[in-house]
Parts: sequence; structure tokens; C-alpha cells
Amino acid sequence: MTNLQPVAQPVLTGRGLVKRYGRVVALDNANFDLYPGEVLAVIGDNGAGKTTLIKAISGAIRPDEGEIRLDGKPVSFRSPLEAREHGIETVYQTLALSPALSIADNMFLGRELRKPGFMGRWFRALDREAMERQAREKLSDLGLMTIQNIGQAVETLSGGQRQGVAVARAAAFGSKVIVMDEPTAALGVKESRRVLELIQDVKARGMPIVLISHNMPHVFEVADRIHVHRLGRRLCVIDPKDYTMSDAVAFMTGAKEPPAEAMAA
Ligand SMILES: Nc1ncnc2c1ncn2[C@@H]1O[C@H](COP(=O)(O)OP(=O)(O)OP(=O)(O)O)[C@@H](O)[C@H]1O
Repeated sequence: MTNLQPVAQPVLTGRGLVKRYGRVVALDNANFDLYPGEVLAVIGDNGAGKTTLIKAISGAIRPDEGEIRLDGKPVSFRSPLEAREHGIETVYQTLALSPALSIADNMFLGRELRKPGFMGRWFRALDREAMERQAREKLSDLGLMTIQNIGQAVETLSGGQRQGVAVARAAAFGSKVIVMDEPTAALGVKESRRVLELIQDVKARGMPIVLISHNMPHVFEVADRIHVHRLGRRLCVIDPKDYTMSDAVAFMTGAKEPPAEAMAA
């Protein structure tokens, strides 16, 4: 069995996270660990609490209880913007791109570059040239320059290309962690392949990734470790090399219990 306790300090941890929605306990004392440079897949049945976990670590919700640490320091994000400011970028299932805006505008949405000047930030003119240049650089860094025109509206791109823009944006600005919620769910075979390659590219640049996915072949292809979530908490962490996809599904549905060494604290 592979030793699943990496020696490095985790980049991001969650301890004892609780989130209640009325009587529903979406997170029930959940723990979480992400290590440097790894792709950590989070899998679980519908309603297991994966999205709630990811929302907690990306600032979209505040847990009722528990502690989140980034680089060993306790953090408490009041909004996704605050999490972004700390280097945690999230690519949501719904993408959060503005279809009518250009690729460059989308990449800089909410953090537009402005020309220098004496006036307050919001009164200075946008520096379109710099944004377009940097957007082009970021996309080509990730091998995404099949997109010809950076001024093209996002609504004219294919699903895979849109996902590419969202991932490139996250990779460009996420200085510490990238979280991806079902990045291949709405994509065809070829486009999914490109996104999986992108995940590998981002990982190769040393950035750890949290990947939530129901797609077991994709999870088994790219994940270094798999966090299995059940009934609002982490049940176990497994190495995809040591288990089959049907083992993973059996653990997540409760059809089979994981061996003691994989059980999470
Ligand atoms: N805003 C909300 N209001 C009320 N209940 C919620 C809310 N968000 C999540 N829940 C409940 O919390 C539980 C966990 O939901 P969550 O979306 O985190 O699960 P999930 O593992 O991501 O599921 P799926 O795979 O279906 O997306 C579910 O019972 C869900 O109905």
C-alpha cells in the first residue's frame, strides 16, 4: 500500500467543519487536507456535502463551526473575493463567465487593470492593451492559443474553450490553490480530454488542485489522492493506484467499508 501521509506541510486544511441548512447537516465535522503540488479529487454521492465543503474553503459560505488553515495559518473568508485575495481560485460548474464579454475581459473580471493616474482606482481608464497582452500570455502559457482572438466574446466559444478560459483565469491568478467543481461535466469527449490535460499542465507548474467530479475515469486518470466524502464528512482518503473505480464507488455509497488504514481521522 502506498503511504498516504505526504511529508510536506499541507497547503490547505479543514478541521471539524460543520455547516447546517436548517435541519440538514451538509457538513458534519468534516476534515480536509490538500498537499503541495497534488491533484486531490473529492468524490461522494449526491448530497454528500462536496459542494458545501468546497464553498467553505473558497469563501462562498462560512462554516458554522471548524477551522480552515492556509499555509498553516487560520483563515476565515467572508467572500469568494477574500479567498481569491488569499490565492484560492475556484472554477465553478456554472463557470461564472460573462458570455457577452471578451476572453480578455473575462479573464480580468473583477480585477481589471487600469492605466496609471492620480485619481482613485475606479476613475482611471481601463488598460485594455495590457489586459489583452497578459490574457494572451496566460492562455498561451497553458497551450490554449488555439483561441485566435482575445477580443472574441466568450459566447462564441465552445464549451471546452470556455472551460479553458475559466481554468486559465484561475491558473493565472490563483497563487496557491485551484478548486474545480465538475470541470468536465458539460463537455464532450474531446473537450474533456483538453481539460484533463489542462489539469496536468497546471499541476506541472506546481499548483495544487482540488477536483470535484462524479466521473470516475477522469478522477482515476488525474488524481494523486482521492478524498471520499460520505454523509457530510471525509470517510477515507485513497490512492487511485491501490483501488479500483468500483471500490471507490462502493466506499462512497456505503456498499463497502474502506480498510482501516484508509479511514480518515
Ligand atoms: N443552500 C442550501 N440550502 C439548503 N440545503 C442545502 C443548501 N446547499 C446544500 N444543501 C443541502 O446540503 C446537503 C449537501 O449538499 P451539497 O450540494 O454540498 O452536496 P454534493 O455532495 O455537492 O451533492 P451533488 O453531488 O449532488 O452536487 C444536501 O442535502 C443539500 O440538499
